[in-house]
Amino acid sequence: MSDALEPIRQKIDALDHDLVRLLNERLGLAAEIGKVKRSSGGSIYASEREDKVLRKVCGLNEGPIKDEALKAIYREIMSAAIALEKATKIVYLGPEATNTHAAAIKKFGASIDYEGMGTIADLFTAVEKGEADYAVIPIENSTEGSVREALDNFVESDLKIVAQIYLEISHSLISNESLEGITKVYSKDQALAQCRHWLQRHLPHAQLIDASSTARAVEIAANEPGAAAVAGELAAQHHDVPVIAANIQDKSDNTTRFFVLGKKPAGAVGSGRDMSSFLISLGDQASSHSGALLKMLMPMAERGINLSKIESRPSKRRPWDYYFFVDVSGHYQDANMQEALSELSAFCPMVKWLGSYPVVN
Ligand SMILES: O=C(O)C(=O)C[C@]1(C(=O)O)C=C[C@@H](O)C=C1
Repeated sequence: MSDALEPIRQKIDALDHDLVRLLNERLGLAAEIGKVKRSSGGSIYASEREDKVLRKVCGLNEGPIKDEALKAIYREIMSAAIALEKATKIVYLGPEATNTHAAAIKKFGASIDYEGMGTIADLFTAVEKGEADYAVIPIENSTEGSVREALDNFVESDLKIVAQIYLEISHSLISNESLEGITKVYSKDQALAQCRHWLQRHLPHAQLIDASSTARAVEIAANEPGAAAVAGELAAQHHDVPVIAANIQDKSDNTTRFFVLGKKPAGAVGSGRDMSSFLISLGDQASSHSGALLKMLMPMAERGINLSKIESRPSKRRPWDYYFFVDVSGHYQDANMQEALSELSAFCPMVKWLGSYPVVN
């Protein structure tokens, strides 16, 4: 058998030789880009360029490698490029092994430095103060809705959304006990809510206890007799606690959307592949003028800018005064977007651009 393998392996060896040389040649060019960016103050991570690179290589692909595998390889190549251009630090909602950590790794790969932090406010502060280059925050879940703390932090901050990440969330029941021995289940409130029916059916008498994160819940379950945690498998592996039941979430298409925040805005991809987020306030008009909300949406709608999300949050300045968070199609620099924004600014006391970013990962 080895006789038959040998000549094929020799060809693989020759290709690996070329691949390593080509990879290093590519990284050498990234290092040159890094020099230019560092001297001009440009953003090291360029989500719009990564989107174009990934689409280009998938377009070139004639198989047998699957696009998903090719993208994973390129994720790591560009991760190494970022690290070479500048030592880059990403902060995420910690502790280690949370879903936000998993989302950050999915976007930035293995060559980057990561640090978990306790609150979403801490993440904003770390990037604002320059202690980290980018932050990854959870923004909304397909079953539980928006993460309010994330929205509220945008009001005061000048950070820009530079990318978004979608991660399919799968929860496991994690414990050193067998199912019969579990009397308490710890997790983050949203995760407990996402598994409500499964927990009612299989652990009707267990006490459900809120923890600061899913990863913290596993840490508690690792040490407390009778305790279990609801968390992702990354956390189970990280704390070396067995998975008792996998995929216990009530909805199979349970997805969380995350934002990547940085100091400098992302450029445009073009070809309808950009999205933008804004924070808009109508001031007193919202309660005193009929049709004010409709008027707020018209400048975009009339120009073919598609509204994909609108969410209101109390302004906390006066009762019944709201901020509106909107997600729309297109980039901030697009001519039709600029026209719509100048029309909006004429009657809205606040129209704040939160960032523009590629549509999907
Ligand atoms: O083109 C750039 O701006 C680069 O820095 C190079 C590169 C790449 O490796 O292709 C690396 C990191 C960026 O996020 C985007 C692309």
